[in-house]
This record gives sequence, C-alpha cells and structure tokens, in this order.
Amino acid sequence: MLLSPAPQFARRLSLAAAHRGFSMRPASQTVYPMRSCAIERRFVVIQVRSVATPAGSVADFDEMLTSTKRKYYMLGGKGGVGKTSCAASLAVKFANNGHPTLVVSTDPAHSLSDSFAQDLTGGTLIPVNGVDSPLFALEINPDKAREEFRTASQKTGGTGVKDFMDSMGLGILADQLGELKLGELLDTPPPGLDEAIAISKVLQFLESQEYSMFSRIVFDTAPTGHTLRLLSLPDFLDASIGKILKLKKKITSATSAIKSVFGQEEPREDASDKLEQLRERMIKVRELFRDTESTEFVIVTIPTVMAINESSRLSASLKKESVPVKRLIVNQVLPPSASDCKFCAMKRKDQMRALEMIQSDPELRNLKLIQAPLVDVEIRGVPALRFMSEIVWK
Ligand SMILES: Nc1ncnc2c1ncn2[C@@H]1O[C@H](COP(=O)(O)OP(=O)(O)OP(=O)(O)O)[C@@H](O)[C@H]1O
Repeated sequence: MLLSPAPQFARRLSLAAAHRGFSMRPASQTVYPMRSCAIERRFVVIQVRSVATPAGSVADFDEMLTSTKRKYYMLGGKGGVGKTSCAASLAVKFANNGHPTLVVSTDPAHSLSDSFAQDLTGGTLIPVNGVDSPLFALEINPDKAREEFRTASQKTGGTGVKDFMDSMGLGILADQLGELKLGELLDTPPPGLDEAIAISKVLQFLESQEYSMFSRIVFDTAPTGHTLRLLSLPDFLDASIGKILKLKKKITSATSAIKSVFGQEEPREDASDKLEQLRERMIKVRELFRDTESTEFVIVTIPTVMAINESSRLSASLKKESVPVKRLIVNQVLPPSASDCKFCAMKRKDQMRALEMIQSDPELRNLKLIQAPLVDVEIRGVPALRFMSEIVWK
C-alpha cells in the first residue's frame, strides 16, 4: 500500500519503535526516538506535559484554523532555536487543514529551502510539493528589494536630483536632502530594514488579485535583534519618506516653473509615486503588526536561561509596541531519561530549571506554553514537518 509522506514518516518511527518493543501512542503519550545519547541508541516513552502552566488560557490550534479571513502568523526568536522548523510545520498544518497558505522567509539567511528540502530560492512564489491544499513558499531576496528601494529614493532625493538642484541654484534644498542621509541608510542598512522591506514586498504581492486565495500567511522572521528594530523601523522610514516627499513637492513646484518656461513636459508617473506607494506599504506593515484580529506573533525559544531571558525581552518589546503575542514554543525539550545516562539527566535537569523560569517570568507566564521535544531525526521535508506539526500545533 502506498502511504502519503506523513504516515510513511510516522510509520517509519512506529516500526522502529515496535522493533524495540514499544508502540506509538497517540495524544499525550508519544514515543520519541532518542539518539542524543551517544552511548545507547533507543526509544523512550515520554509524557508530553507542560512543566509550566500558563495562567492565561488561549484556545488550541483549532482557534488558529477557524475563520476563513486572512491571518498572519509571525514566528520569531533567538537564532537557531527552530523558528524555520516551527514556521514551516505550521504552514504545512494549515495547508493540510484546508487553508491555502503562503510561508515567507524574511530572514536574510534563508533556510526555508533546507527545511522543505526543496529549492525555493529566486524571490518568487514556489509551490511546495506533498501537501493537501495549496502551499506556496517565498524567500525574499533582501538585496533585490533594497536595490529597488534605493533606485526609487535616488531618483527622488539622491545625487541625480541634488546635482540638478545645484545647477538650478536650489542649493539649500540640496543641503536639506543631504541631511536626510538616506543614501547612507541604504549603504549600511540597520538591522530590521531588510525585514521591513521584505514584509512590505509581501504586502505588495498580496495586494494583487492573483494572491487573494491565501487565507494564512506564515512569516519565518530573522532573529530577535532584527525583529526589535523592525518594530520601530516603519515609523522611522515613514518619517524619512515623508520628509523626502515633502521636499520632492517643493522641488517639483520649483522645477516645473522653470521647465514650463522652456516648454518641457513633466513625466506623469515618477519615482515619487513609487516612494509614496512604499510609504503606504510601510504604514500597512506597522498596522499589520498591531492588528489583534489578523496577526499573531509566536515566540520560539529553547529551554536555556539565555534563550528564555531573550524571549522575555522580546515579549516585553512586543507588548510595548502593542504587537499581539499569545503563544510561546519551547523547542528541543529533552525527554526524561529512562537510563543512567548522566549527560541526559544533567541536561534535562538544566532544561527543567530554565522551563521553571517561565512560570515566574512576568512577561512569559501568561502565554500559552507549547513544548516541542528534541527529536533525533533532522526535521527536513514535508513528511518530517507534518510529523512536527502534529506535536507542536494541537
Ligand atoms: N525539535 C527539534 N528536534 C530536533 N532538531 C530540531 C528541532 N527543531 C529544530 N531542529 C533542528 O535545528 C536546526 C535549526 O532549526 P531552524 O533552522 O528551524 O532554526 P532557526 O531558529 O530558524 O535558525 P536561524 O536563526 O539560523 O534561522 C535544524 O537543523 C533543525 O532541523
């Protein structure tokens, strides 16, 4: 009998477990392969339970599924904790539950292709194979997006206009433009700029009719530092672009007066229109981040003191910026050791201490806690992601 990829993957684990005298258990009791211990290679039966019980109650995964209205999920956290794996597994779960889904990487160091084991590079929407409903992936090329932004701004306020203004005797305006330092901003973009441009690019895609079918959009975002700066960036860019556009208006009225003397035509659609569009999209990015109806930021972490402290800071910053956060995924939790493996026992003890911190952390304790075990197979490809999605998203 030909099995679909997920049952095949689960069956592989199940057979391996049965071979060792265990059986796969549904729901709260699950068998996880445990190969992290170098001395022995075995399977252990673990109880999937919450170490910390969140005070606030958030509906389960069903709540994420209901409503056909478009929803955005942003997964973020410290580098290497499993953001991509969680984002990709969420996208697979949405698609397999009937939601046409788009998963987007806005992390300049993309790993969606690795996670899906499929080439998703190129900056265009690529269908992911092996899922029930349409699932598309998009890896935004930040260099390309930044270049577009640079071209638009240079045409409007860069050296071209500056030289022109100098030649027209509008040196004062040229100096004001220089003060904006937009060129500098683009030459050495602050962390977060790539991300903001990438997200605005996605919104640009989604404005078109062609992409109206997507009811779930999952963002695999860049590590925490970028996210924090991203939150304040739309305001900053909005202000910068606003200044440029104001200056552009002044320049246009001055130059059109001169041009009209020489009978020159003004181009109808110019770079400032593009910049205005970009500005509008930035405003949309800002609004999107704060829209409790359609957006949720999911924090992904691992059970270490450093990662949990960073998650706490991230949560506080998101709260300050009014970004809706409900869930905290603690990934790579070691199953209880059934053997006398000292390394495993120590490691787990250490992880439990870190997990307990969540209960007393004012920023994290009210979030719905989701624990995902450390598994011994690399989470790559749709079958593996489907397997992970069954553990994480329920
Ligand atoms: N629960 C898990 N059990 C075992 N391996 C895992 C688990 N979660 C993630 N991994 C593995 O950890 C590695 C890093 O995961 P992933 O790329 O999802 O992290 P990330 O946070 O997106 O990283 P980056 O910050 O570099 O983008 C991958 O090899 C992935 O397969």
